[in-house]
Amino acid sequence: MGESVDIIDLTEDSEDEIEIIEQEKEDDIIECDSEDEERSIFLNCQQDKRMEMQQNTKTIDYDEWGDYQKIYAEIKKRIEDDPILKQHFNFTVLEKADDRVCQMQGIRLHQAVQLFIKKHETPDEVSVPKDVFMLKKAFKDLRNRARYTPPDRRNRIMKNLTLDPQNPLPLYCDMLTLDPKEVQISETTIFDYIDKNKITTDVDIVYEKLVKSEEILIRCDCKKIEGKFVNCFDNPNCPCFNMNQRFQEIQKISAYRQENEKTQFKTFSKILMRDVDHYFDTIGFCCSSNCECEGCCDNNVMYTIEQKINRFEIYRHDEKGFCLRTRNYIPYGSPIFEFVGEFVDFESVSDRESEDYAFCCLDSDETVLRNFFEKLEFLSSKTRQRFNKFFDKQWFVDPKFQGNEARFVSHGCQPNLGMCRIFQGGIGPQHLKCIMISLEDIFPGTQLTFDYGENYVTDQLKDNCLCLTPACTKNTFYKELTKASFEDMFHFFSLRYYYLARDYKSFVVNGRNLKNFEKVLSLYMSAPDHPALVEQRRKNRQSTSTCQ
Ligand SMILES: C[S@@+](CC[C@H](N)C(=O)[O-])C[C@H]1O[C@@H](n2cnc3c(N)ncnc32)[C@H](O)[C@@H]1O
Repeated sequence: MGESVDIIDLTEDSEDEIEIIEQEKEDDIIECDSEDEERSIFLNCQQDKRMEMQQNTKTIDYDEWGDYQKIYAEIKKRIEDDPILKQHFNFTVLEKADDRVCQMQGIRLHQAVQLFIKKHETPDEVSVPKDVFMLKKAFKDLRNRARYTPPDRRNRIMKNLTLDPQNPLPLYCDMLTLDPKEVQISETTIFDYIDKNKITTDVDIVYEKLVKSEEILIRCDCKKIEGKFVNCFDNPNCPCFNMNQRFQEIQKISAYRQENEKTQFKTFSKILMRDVDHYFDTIGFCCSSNCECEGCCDNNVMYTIEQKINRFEIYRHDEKGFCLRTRNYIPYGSPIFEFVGEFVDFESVSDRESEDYAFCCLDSDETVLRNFFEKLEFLSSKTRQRFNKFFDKQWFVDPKFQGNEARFVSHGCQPNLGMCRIFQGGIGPQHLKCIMISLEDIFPGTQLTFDYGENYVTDQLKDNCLCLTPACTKNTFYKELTKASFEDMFHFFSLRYYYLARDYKSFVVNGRNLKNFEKVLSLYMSAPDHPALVEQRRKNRQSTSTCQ
């Protein structure tokens, strides 16, 4: 029914639009020469950038642990110097992992393992639940892989790719050679750093009209008080908060989580993704610099991203190409960065061959969101109709040529990052932000990974995934893991947290002597005394005695 209304309702204005598109197509043909010219200018610029990067490449002495401590101190100071962050932002490591996070990762791993079993073995062969100690070897190996430890001498291609001293982003190559002249500057590293999506309005006429419409702007007039946080969240008079609430209504309830709570988007509150398949209905709305509160309020989930609290590094050490790792501790549920690029349609993605980089931010079969816009009573019928047409296409954020650090996040079968969508300042395409959230506590040195999608490993990576995460079938211990029960998986993640948190506290926060680091690691391994394990042992003893 919705579709037939769409066809009948084609207004005069839409016909004008079609005419303009036809005219533009003709213009395109005439302007072919200038396009060639543009392309050649672009290629020359790329070449210049590559030369500049090559010339800037230096071999430097590198002190990983010293760097951690320096960065930790800098971030701590930044938080203490900012009255808002100081009051509201919690940077401390928890004594114990949050059970919900371990459960969620346990579910992920268990699902992946079940999939593996389905593909490769008969259930009878693998259904025996085994004690978590069975996994000790696997655990030790996986844990040591969690953090990348670079060599003492590294080739640094760029000291700061962003050119913004508030947001330093170095680029290293730790492959084979230590001769800076021989470092390969791959094409993929030559891009323009931008920290907001680039909106090119001549892509599509409906989209252009939406972008320029005043009806789609949303801002609040909640008054700002210097040095204080404005309470927009839970304020029924704040239009931004109201919009945030409306988006929450379209979230599905998790099939796995008992609490059944929805994901809330409140500044400094943890963003808890509900289950594995959450991307399409986890959308929020937040205040912006255009509001009277200037976005300095508790309804701005972008706040920590805007404050650029976290530090990252781009590095290369294997065939995956360049990857991204965090230089500081990131608590679970934190908004980390926006996935930034050019906002384009599917045709542009295939024209530019950006399939490996572009992320679909609005899908053409998103009925939930389409219906949501259809019901927005403050929009005129023409604007609603435009939204409807806009949703006929698939839209992407393409960071291949212009983007930020998020373009270096690799695929992970057991990712530590998730993605959700936020509208800020309005509900138009230019207001849409794809933000990446930490799915677990991430310790310094850890590579950041995101699940690229169901068929990515088989179709694009041709089963050659190099993520090394627990749920990856390429993992040597994957088969071993198939013998574990869900409880084991859960304990596996709480134990992993326990060790990583202890290392972090000892060596980064307290700055202890690092020479004996490996020794200490093996000591921890041989003396597991985590409460989860004690509990597991107790249960095992109990079940054995009940059987007798
Ligand atoms: C979005 S890019 C990531 C950045 C890229 N590594 C670079 O150097 O620009 C995606 C590409 O990275 C590589 N990649 C990402 N994750 C991978 C994985 N788990 N295993 C193997 N290759 C991976 C693949 O070549 C993929 O096409």
